[in-house]
Amino acid sequence: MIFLDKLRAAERRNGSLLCVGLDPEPAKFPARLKGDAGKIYDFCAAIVDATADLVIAFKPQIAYFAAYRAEDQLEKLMEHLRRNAPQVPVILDAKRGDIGSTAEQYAREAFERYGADAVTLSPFMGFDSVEPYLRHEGKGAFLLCRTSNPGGDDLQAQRLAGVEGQPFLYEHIAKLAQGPWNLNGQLGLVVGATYPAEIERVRALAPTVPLLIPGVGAQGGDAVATVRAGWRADAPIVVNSSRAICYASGGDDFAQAARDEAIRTRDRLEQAKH
Ligand SMILES: O=c1ccn([C@@H]2O[C@H](COP(=O)(O)O)[C@@H](O)[C@H]2O)c(=O)[nH]1
Repeated sequence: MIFLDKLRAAERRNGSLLCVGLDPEPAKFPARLKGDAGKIYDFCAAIVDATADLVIAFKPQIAYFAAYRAEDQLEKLMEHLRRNAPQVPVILDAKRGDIGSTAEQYAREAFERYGADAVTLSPFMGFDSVEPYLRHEGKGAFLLCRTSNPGGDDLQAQRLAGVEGQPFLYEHIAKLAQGPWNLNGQLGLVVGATYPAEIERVRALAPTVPLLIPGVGAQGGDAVATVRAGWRADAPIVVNSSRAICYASGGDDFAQAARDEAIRTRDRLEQAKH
């Protein structure tokens, strides 16, 4: 099934806009796993099993695997997801961006090695750095647009003097994703929950593309304002929370605590639709 159809089906099936982010840090694991990078797969698989019926998507962040030389555990986790939660799309958060020939290899890494349904990309190097991902049939790509960090302003909130209307850079990216860059209809945008006014603006400029919205939970973004700004019945939003769910408890009950926190977050997001 193509990425957007899988996303819509997961939203309907699980009644959820929540994406659980998988950012494994061995130092934060419960006592019996603590500090052991060999247990990254076990930790993440337990979170997946505890929350798979509550989410629209999962988002493993590749840096947390690569930093611990745990790419083999990420491969195993992706297999686990395909076997145990085949209905839930997986967005590999890799934020890649490079010249076309290198982008082709990054695209193979995301879609062939790991089997992700979608990937996050930096649009900074232009369309030829994005196009190789669009050649992978049915796969999705989310372009960084207005990121959740305060420093996002440094570039994304600069005006483009050479473009008609002198839009902010993030506004220009939103228009490109809605229009000329969206060759396969599977492009989306990353917009931080910490900036609901910008989510609203991006949604106005890109009314039909999916939005991946990190920043609720540990970063303090407002879940209700996020849904009101970005959600439309015909345009999915994927609201990510990583640390607040993965580390809801530092004890042996971490998986149950992750489930409880996921239920609370999912319900807050659902209620905000009405
Ligand atoms: O603008 C962005 C883009 C990506 N992220 C990623 O999302 C999660 C957020 O983790 P929390 O623990 O929920 O804060 C993390 O993997 C980031 O790399 C982002 O935060 N903002």
